[in-house]
Amino acid sequence: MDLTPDSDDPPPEVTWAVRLQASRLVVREPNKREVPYPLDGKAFRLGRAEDNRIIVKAEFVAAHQLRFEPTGVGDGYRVRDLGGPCSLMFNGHQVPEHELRHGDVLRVGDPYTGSFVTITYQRLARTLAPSDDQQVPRCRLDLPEVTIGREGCELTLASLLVSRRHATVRALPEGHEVRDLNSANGTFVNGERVQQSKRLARGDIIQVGPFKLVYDGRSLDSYDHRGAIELKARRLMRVVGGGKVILDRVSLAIQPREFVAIVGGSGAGKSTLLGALSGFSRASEGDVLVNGDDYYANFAAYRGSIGYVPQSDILHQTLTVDEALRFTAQLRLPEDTGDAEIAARVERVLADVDIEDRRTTRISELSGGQRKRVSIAAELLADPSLFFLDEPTSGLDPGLEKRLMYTLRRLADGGRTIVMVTHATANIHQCDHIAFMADGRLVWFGPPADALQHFGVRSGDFADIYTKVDGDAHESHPLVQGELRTEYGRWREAHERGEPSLAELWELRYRRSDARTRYIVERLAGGTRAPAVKPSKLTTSQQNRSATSLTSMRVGAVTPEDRPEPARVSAWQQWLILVRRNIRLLAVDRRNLVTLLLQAPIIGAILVLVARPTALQDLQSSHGRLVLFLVALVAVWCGILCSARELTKERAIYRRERLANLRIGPYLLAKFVVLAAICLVQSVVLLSVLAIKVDFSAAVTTFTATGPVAVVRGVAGLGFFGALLVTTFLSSLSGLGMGLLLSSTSSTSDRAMSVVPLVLVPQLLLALALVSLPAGLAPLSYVTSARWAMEAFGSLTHLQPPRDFAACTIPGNPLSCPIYPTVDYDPSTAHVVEVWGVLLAYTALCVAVAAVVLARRDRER
Ligand SMILES: Nc1ncnc2c1ncn2[C@@H]1O[C@H](COP(=O)(O)OP(=O)(O)OP(=O)(O)O)[C@@H](O)[C@H]1O
Repeated sequence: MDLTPDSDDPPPEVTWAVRLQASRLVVREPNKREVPYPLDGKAFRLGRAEDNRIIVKAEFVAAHQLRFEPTGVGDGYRVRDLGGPCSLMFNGHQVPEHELRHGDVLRVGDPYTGSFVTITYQRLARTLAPSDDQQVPRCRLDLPEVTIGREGCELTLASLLVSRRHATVRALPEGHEVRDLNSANGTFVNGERVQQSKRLARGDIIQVGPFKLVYDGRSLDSYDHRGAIELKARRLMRVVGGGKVILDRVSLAIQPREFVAIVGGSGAGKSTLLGALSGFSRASEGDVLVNGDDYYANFAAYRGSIGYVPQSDILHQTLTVDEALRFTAQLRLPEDTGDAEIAARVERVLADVDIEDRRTTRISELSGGQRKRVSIAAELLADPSLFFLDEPTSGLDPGLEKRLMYTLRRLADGGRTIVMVTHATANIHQCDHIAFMADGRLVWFGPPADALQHFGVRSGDFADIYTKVDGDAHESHPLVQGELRTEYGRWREAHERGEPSLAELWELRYRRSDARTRYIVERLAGGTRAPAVKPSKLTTSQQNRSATSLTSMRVGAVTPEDRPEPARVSAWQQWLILVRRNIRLLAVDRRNLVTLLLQAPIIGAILVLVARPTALQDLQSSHGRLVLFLVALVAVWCGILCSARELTKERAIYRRERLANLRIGPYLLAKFVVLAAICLVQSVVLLSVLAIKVDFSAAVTTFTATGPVAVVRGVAGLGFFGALLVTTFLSSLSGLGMGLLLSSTSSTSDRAMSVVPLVLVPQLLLALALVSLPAGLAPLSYVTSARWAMEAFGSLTHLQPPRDFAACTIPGNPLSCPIYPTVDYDPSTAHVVEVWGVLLAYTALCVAVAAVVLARRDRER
């Protein structure tokens, strides 16, 4: 029998404990519990001095910090900042005064120390009917066709995520259909992406960026969920290999603008819970609802609204802050965003994370905390409503940690729902709630200060909770003798054998607590005002217009920071941006570039030492074949070596960008093109160095059965040297393809490099240039690109094909020795071009397989 109450439904006795007063302020000081103050319609002050109505002890607050005054309209209030070392903050911004609305959260804090007092205004009479005074904008579908888009459309949705012309709704003889206009972020109907068009049924929900448009047969009601993302999780489970449960029926509910920390010991399941909530590593059972929608099923529709900062850095270390953010902005913002707009957006996010002064610093030269803030800034470029962070404070000193927590608090206040995993609990009071995990179980979800009380920790030190939830319980355990006695007794009644873990008992205790009822059960049971939380606003003229027939309508206020949109750029544009970024990365990583560029001259110089001047003139000897085979090998090696680490070294960046709609094709091709340019330079240098000693003359005398014949070698239009260069370059490209494939399959750069010899040695031994193979095994040579390179070289140069002198039928007669099986040095141009085609196909196949491997890796998450 399982003792755990399974249902998250509210118990029947739960009621709303409100309506005692018309309105109140709830004040929370650092490390203290919330204190409610009823409001009576009179003016009063808040500050440190004894003559304030609300006295706060925090020393950074001025003696008289805030004045609250009735507005004279109903029971409304206004707050004014009276000045002092700290200022009044609302929505993450400093304000001199503010008219209060239900749910407003004000902070008085010190940005430098990251400490603040939180004041929440609650107009209790309104809590049961929060949307009464909010009008949902309605767009009547009277026109034959209503275009939806960001600018100049009949229905204008002012958002970062909406394309200029995003979709149309067309009238049909009966009903309507919605058609996607090749929008950057897609149009979704009931969570499914509209491929071309889709006929609408009453009640269908069209999702365009952060807007939901509810179709009722004649009109569209528009809801905007920016700044109002509510996240609910019901009974999330994650079971891994061997049936191990690493996430055990976790339910929780996070409201808009809340800042929630997932804490717990190492291996407690924090990252697993974050993965399940963010959808990047999904739960095996249970639901996640975002604003009432099944999040997993609608992941594509919400993807653009999510920010995700993983543990590893997600920007290239060799770029400056400004460069890295600009490239990220170009990738995530739409194609038509101008340079000035991008610069303004970068400026804004740098200000948001308070790091403007490091704009021109290389990321590798920043401190850990600054790097984290730049990663956060990169995510803010797309203005996410839902923000997930995995240990953003790890490795930071206490001061930086505090400031980063303050930054996140401000960002949440500014209209984001933030969930983060952290080990750092010193500043945990800046969060609205903590989700305490132990052994894959949720042992607490609620305000941090209440957690201390729940776990009976009087020291005020969160670390004491960690020790209390860790380990196994048994009858003589002090906790079982004390505060967990009841839970242990219940567990014993239900289980005949074994002992529970302490986490299991704490979970039982939490499940019986008022906190769970208040912060999970009631919240989960409270319906989301479907289909979205916050109806968007219309100006009066627009409301008038929308009330009659629609000619044009605008939803959502356009602010300067709204203008750029984190939309998916086209594949072509993405490729161009990535090419530019790769070039920049190469250019700034001088040491790597010099190493790459020196490879060819150094190896060429060594080849010069061993090559004879007549190597390519004496067609009967094997020396020419050896020299050309070495050139082919070196070309393939250079290709592999310059690309084998390319994908692994930026795996974390790739993963993050992939989640934000990076396409695999442009990504791989951008790598390919830039590295191909390096290969071309290497090929030219290699042959040029060789040409210092080796005679590359096209004219040569060859001996046939009828006697000596003078021939001019080469391919029309390219000549002899040009054709040799093409062969060298194509050989190098085949190595580049192999390197990318290798890199795509390896998880780390070291692993990729350790596999390189396994690829190179077969090139040496199986290419049918130095040693023969039995006829049955000869087809093995087809998988080595060096074989095809050698075949092209041999054909171009009119070389004698290699013979197996150990198998001659007439001893001493070389012509009686068999040519290596399958080798064909047919000197015709057609044959040479055919072999070049094979080399190109070889390269294309490697890149295509690399793309498939990357796509499969996506599914591993
Ligand atoms: N794919 C998996 N297969 C098997 N076990 C896994 C898998 N992923 C996680 N685990 C295990 O699940 C447990 C929880 O892992 P998780 O990464 O969520 O812990 P965490 O609380 O984030 O730990 P830390 O603070 O050390 O990062 C760990 O014991 C981990 O070894």
